[in-house]
Amino acid sequence: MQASPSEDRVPVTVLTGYLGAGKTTLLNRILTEQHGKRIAVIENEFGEIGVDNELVINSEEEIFEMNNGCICCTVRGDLIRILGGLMRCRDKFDYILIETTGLADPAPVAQTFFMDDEVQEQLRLDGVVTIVDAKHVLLHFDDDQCQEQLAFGDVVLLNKTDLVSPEDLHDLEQRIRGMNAMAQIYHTQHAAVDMDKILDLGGFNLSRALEIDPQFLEPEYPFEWAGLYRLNRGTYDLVLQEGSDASMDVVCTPMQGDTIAAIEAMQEEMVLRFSDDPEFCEPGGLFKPDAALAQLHLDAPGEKRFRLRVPRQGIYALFTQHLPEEFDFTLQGSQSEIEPIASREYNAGHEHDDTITSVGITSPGAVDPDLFGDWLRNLLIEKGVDIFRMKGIINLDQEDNRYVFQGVHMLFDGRPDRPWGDTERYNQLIFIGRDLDRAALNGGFQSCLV
Ligand SMILES: Nc1nc2c(ncn2[C@@H]2O[C@H](COP(=O)(O)OP(=O)(O)OP(=O)(O)O)[C@@H](O)[C@H]2O)c(=O)[nH]1
Repeated sequence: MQASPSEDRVPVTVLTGYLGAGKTTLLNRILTEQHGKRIAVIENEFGEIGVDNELVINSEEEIFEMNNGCICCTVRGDLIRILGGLMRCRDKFDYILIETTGLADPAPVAQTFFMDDEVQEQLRLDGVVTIVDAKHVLLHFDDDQCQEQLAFGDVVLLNKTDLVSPEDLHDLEQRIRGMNAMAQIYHTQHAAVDMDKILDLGGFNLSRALEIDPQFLEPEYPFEWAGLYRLNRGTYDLVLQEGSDASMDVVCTPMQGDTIAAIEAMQEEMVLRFSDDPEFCEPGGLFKPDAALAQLHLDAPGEKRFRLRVPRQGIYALFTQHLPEEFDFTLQGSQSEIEPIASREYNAGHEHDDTITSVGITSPGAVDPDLFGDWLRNLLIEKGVDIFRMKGIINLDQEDNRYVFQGVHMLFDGRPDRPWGDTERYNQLIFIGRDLDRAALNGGFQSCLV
């Protein structure tokens, strides 16, 4: 009997949950359990430096990091690229696990498995597992990301049950049931759960996803507008007024057709381009219609002009991160303004909470344990409400082993980790929270060095 294509496809589990809920703890469990699967892991971190990779136990599995900012915006381009690379060595694994950042909305990750034809042919979304910090979840319950994470879970793990009373746990479970009646809910401590409850579930529930979000199959794009222009050989000016952002990503590319259908035929390719590293372009600078990502810098006051040099007559498309009206932007030829011959807008996606940021510190030197302890204690007393998450690897003075610490709001946990051995010693810390003071955190840490 011939296997159907669906049986051939590699299953993928998406692991989601708010900052500090226990995703890495669960991941470490999955990687050490004897389940007979070879698992490739894709990790996305919110923050400037990747600490998670260091906190995942040494394992045979391959870990791919996506450190490219917020998973929800760049995810599809980045994820498609990483999945494509993985599928070229698919004999090395038989399961894929994607750990999202604690601040990610899992919908765009899940969408990837329904939007991209190549991905869909080779991979199938087995399920979304949402892990919940039973002690702290109510602090973030109204955040969009937290709600989406709970609503999209095929399985919800109510973790950290040791930190809450049975009554509170019961109430929490009722609230989550109200948001997601279909999910399997399990209570866990340190994410201890049987693997068959979270892996190989047999399929992500697409119809439920469409109930939660009727636009589930209309993905967000990293650009909000695309316009087609008929241009002669020559140089044009893209003119922008002051607007809402200090920069704007754009791609200008030659096109085959002059209709909206031609734009739409190009849009998935553009999702990939928008996840490339951009070329920076200052006002007065030149950007080319070569289908590469350019980042126009807009922080100077007043009107800004960028030069577009067109090598030959033809139809060109401009894909822009923001809508033209946000910057009153126009394309100007030597004589007059050029109107687009066709254009369309894209789903603007979600709003970011810009007050939530991360501060990463990487530093050489040995740390005095007493000074470090006092500093962290005071920091948590003063700023614990705003520091959602901190974690790090510390080189304690006179110690042979790495010291690893973790904090979720006021709760703190630190312990010796594996020996440094011959490896170079360093300190790496990451703080994620609201209105963080980078200089104060940096200065505070430096004062702990011996
Ligand atoms: N008391 C208690 N602590 C737990 C439990 N599960 C995890 N933790 C601790 O909670 C902290 C955060 O756990 P992680 O697994 O790193 O959480 P995460 O979701 O990966 O965190 P981010 O990657 O920052 O979003 C660590 O200090 C864990 O040891 C639990 O059931 N009970």
